[in-house]
Amino acid sequence: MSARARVAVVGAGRMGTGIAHAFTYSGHPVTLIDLKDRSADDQERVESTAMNTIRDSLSLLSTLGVIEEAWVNRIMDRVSFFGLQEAPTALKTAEVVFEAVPEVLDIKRETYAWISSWVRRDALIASTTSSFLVDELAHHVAGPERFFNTHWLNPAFLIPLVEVSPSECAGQEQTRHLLELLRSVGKIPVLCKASPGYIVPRLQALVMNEAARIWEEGVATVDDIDTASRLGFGFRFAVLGLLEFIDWGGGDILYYVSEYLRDRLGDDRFAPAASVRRNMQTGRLGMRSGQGFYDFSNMSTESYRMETLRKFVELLRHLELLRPPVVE
Ligand SMILES: NC(=O)c1ccc[n+]([C@@H]2O[C@H](COP(=O)([O-])OP(=O)(O)OC[C@H]3O[C@@H](n4cnc5c(N)ncnc54)[C@H](O)[C@@H]3O)[C@@H](O)[C@H]2O)c1
Ligand SMILES: O=C(O)[C@@H](O)[C@@H](O)[C@H](O)[C@@H](O)CO
Repeated sequence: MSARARVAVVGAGRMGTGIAHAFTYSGHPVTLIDLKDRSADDQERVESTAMNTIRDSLSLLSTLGVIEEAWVNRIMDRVSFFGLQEAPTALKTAEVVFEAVPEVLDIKRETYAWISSWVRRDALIASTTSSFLVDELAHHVAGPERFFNTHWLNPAFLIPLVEVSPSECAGQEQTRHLLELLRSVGKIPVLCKASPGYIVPRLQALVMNEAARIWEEGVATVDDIDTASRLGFGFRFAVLGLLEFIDWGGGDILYYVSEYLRDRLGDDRFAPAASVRRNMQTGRLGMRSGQGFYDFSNMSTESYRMETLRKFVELLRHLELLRPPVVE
């Protein structure tokens, strides 16, 4: 794969334009492909909407002082748009293809058949599906050893995380290339087995539905639930991972709260996870006991604690929520 691999993105909607933005921003030539059979007018409309979306997000970065205004055109110059008729020529030179068509199995299937018939034999192919399992889709791709799911988060040009699920037959070399490519454009890939909801959508589905239930039960208003999500929940999880947070606060607390909630709310969805229960039984309670999901035995927990608090303070400063003390 060349240093600035030629990237094709099939599907020019929300995710497709975001992925195209991420690659052109980092110097890659990008071909944005719309495979829908359209009238010339409709094609023109789709092209102009997609290109304007990328331009607008670049302009926003310029307005915010992240890039110079003069760079917007230079970055845009690396993106070309192709409709169904010209798409085969455009796809033939691609070294990596991201599929970002609607979450409809038949459309995905047709798209892979089309991609497979035009793309280079050694090009990497990645879906962006939010729900289908990579191994179910791999059957529809010629050369499944180069097939992956890359679950980008919305907006794809800004959110650093990409959850990468290699298909069962994905090659090690291909996996390494894909991870390197994502890192080279500033993304932070995590590997994840083909499992429903991967990591983020699975966590989000639980938390978002729970927020909706809290509202349905009249426990709090929409505004208050969202203030709590932003400033109590999300705030700390921008600094600490979820498992890290269990160790930080103490696995015993989570265990007791989970048991209480399960009994009082009468629902097993609150029951402690088997590993949380096991950690409780074996005294692996996290930072205080030296072991939990993490091993704290060979580190200075005091420095770790101070570093975490420093990040909280920085975040509060950024949110303009840091207050001076009363000294008089
Ligand atoms: N929107 C999100 O928040 C999000 C987040 C992560 C992953 N995803 C996944 O990304 C993929 C794309 O989602 P999106 O939100 O960008 O969708 P979208 O509807 O914004 O874009 C889909 C694109 O495919 C085109 N298209 C429509 N019908 C087609 C057809 N029959 N054949 C070929 N192209 C067709 C559309 O014109 C559009 O350009 C989905 O698999 C989705 O699950 C979405
Ligand atoms: O966070 C995202 O952008 C994605 O995970 C999406 O696929 C989506 O928000 C789902 O989590 C919705 O449940």
